[in-house]
Amino acid sequence: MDTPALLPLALALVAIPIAILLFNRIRRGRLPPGPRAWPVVGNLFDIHPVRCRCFMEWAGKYGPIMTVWLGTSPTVVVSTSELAREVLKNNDQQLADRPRNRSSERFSRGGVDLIWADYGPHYIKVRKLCNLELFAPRRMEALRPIREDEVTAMVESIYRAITAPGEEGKPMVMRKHLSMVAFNNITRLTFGKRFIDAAGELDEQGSELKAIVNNGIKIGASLTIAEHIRVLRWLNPVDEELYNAHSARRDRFTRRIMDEHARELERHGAKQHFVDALFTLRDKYDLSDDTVIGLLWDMITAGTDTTVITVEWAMAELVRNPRVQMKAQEELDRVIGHGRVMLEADIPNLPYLQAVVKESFRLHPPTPLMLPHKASTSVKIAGYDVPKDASVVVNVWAVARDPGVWDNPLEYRPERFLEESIDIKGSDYRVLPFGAGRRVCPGAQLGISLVASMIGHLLHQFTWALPDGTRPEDLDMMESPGLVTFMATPLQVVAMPRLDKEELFKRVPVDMS
Ligand code: HEM
Repeated sequence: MDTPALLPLALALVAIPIAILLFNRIRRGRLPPGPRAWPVVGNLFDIHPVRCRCFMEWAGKYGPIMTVWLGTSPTVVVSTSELAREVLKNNDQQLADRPRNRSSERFSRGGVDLIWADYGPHYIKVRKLCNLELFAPRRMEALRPIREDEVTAMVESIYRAITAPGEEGKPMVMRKHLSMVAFNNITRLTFGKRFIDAAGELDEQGSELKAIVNNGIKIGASLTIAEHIRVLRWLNPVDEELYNAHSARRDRFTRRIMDEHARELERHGAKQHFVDALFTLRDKYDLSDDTVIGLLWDMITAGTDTTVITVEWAMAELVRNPRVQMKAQEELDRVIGHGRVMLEADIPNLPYLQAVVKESFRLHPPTPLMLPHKASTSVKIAGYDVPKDASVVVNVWAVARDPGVWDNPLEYRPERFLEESIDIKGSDYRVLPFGAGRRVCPGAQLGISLVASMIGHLLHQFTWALPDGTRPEDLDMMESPGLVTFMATPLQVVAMPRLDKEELFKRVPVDMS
């Protein structure tokens, strides 16, 4: 080919990408400001792994609404209560879709569950099912004995650990005891089964469940940078076989449990567990098998770590702040005494404990950036354009530490919730651990009850202290990276029994399966 013939081709090669760039820029409108983005990778390599902290720092530089480029896709991050209201109330419906990566797309079978569903007729249907049926107050009350059983089992396992020969006065790792409550509670609520026996051993089905959860985490974590850069995806196809095998294994496990329940149901009628509820309601709500399985697994995913994380952070604050610990214990002693253990029915009579719970959720929301939302259409927020398909994130961690709306925000002071009545379930935009609006966490009340019961039992039955030689300021209060933020260093504490009678440290089992 001669040079004049090549010229139009060369011009086209330069002009087309420029035209696409210009077209995209015009289509996106006036985006919020943000850190300078590199071509293709955007800000991916500038983001500190603990994103809530990084985004709060950037908000100080670029403002309370900013654009962060995760590869080639814009994410709009808001960091004040005023803007949280704009996102979760004033523009709620337009910003209620979910961005799905290739992994969540496959795990949720294109969003036919609840967590990953876009806002639309399917979402409205399953959300109604959750609000009116699964999380209805009467069902939550009927399942209360399970929660109380598991919290007493936690107390027993701690008591055993700290009174074992040679263990008195030694530090113990808090998380494993908390994880056991959360795991047993959620599997009994969801699948109607306790997979761990009294000695703490997992049965065969329980081991399979854990293996499926861990495999899901492993597959999810194996995604590469290509997830964020559209043009790279075809170079880096997902391993469909891996996903198919995982889904088939998950389906097999769930179907087996559903079959067991179906047989029991014929003999004894439906129980309160979600698996029975979904079985009974599937025709009324026209639910596919994929949706039933997706919903059951959504509960396992969303309802386990969130509780563990909150209680671990709360206990860290309580050992750092002995004044608060003692004040909560005085209240527990006054209301309950030393002759019995706490019950959920005591919670309304324990305002300081409730304030401790709220203050812990404020400073340490376990999902500090909530779950990401996605714009189904372009909207304007604070004069900026949020383009269709952009991800939208509320940094609820930063909102709850904003000195503009909180006095001494970094101080752990539950009294602030007694001085003013402040809701934490989504109606007060200063503290949003469960989100707000259409997509607010449907398990919020359940989560609060379980967390309050766990912290209440821990404080009523034990005194907590830092290991000898550890000063409050030595405690590592950094979050681990990820969608949910565990303490980066698992909390180690020393526990001493407070009640005299040994039988008060025994599990009170309830057979509800
Ligand atoms: C203890 C603490 C918990 C916290 C802090 C928490 C927090 C959250 C947050 C921030 C969201 C996202 C809201 C949004 O996208 O705007 C969410 C969603 C969700 N949570 Fe929770 N959660 C907790 C416990 C639970 C429990 C115990 C369950 C179930 C058993 C549960 C089930 C769900 C589900 C299914 C969704 C998805 C809702 C949707 O997309 O419409 N959560 N949660």
